[in-house]
Amino acid sequence: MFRFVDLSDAEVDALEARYGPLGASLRELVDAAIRTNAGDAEVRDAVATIEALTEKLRIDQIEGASGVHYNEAGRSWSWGNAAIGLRNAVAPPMDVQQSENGDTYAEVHLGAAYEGPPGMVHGGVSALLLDHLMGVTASRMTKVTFTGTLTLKYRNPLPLGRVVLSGEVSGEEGRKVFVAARIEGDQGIAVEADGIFIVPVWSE
Ligand SMILES: CCCCCCCCCC(=O)SCCNC(=O)CCNC(=O)[C@H](O)C(C)(C)COP(=O)(O)OP(=O)(O)OC[C@H]1O[C@@H](n2cnc3c(N)ncnc32)[C@H](O)[C@@H]1OP(=O)(O)O
Repeated sequence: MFRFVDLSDAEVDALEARYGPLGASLRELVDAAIRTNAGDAEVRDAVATIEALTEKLRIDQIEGASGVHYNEAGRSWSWGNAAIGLRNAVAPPMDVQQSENGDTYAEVHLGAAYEGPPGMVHGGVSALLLDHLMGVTASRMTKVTFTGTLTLKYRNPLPLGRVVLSGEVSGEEGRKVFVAARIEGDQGIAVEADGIFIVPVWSE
């Protein structure tokens, strides 16, 4: 499930430089599609153009999903990931920072594509981003952890726009890692999360 790839960091950088702008353009396209008031002819023309582009990208495709890769230097990348995937237009993408003590932090701009209640972030999107950040927190990027239980308290609506996530390990017990996290917007904490992450037996 985690695939070793014989690529240097410089080669991975080059691939990111190739495909990163594609993901960024697609995010712009998603936003434009949601917010456009263009008329019949323009939209028909846009659909034809997008279909032509899709065909162009289908020329050479991998089997199945993108997967999680790592190289000899210990760098790991998952370009299709729903929360952080550089090449995935569905992902904001979130960039999780980890401090030396293992605490995590991310700042994300959530636009029209992440709406649930009017003008507010969809609760499932908050859950997605928290789950990922908490998974990174639990793993400390040194071990494999899976979400076992995620408990969310939606305390306040979260307006679309800039949001901040933070998390830390709150305890460990055998193969269980407990993580606390939260997501806040300009009006303070919107969602609080507690998670139990499990180190699978096969990874020990
Ligand atoms: C490095 C890159 C970092 C990337 C971060 C990515 C973040 C993304 C996070 C995800 O989305 S992960 C995907 C969603 N989660 C899953 O798909 C997990 C599916 N479930 C499983 O694979 C297994 O059920 C699991 C690995 C979680 C546990 O299976 P085990 O067979 O290892 O558990 P086992 O029954 O041996 O129990 C071990 C301990 O964990 C406890 N446990 C097991 N399942 C639990 C659960 N679901 N919730 C809470 N605790 C749980 C269990 O009670 C026990 O506690 P004790 O040691 O105290 O007895």
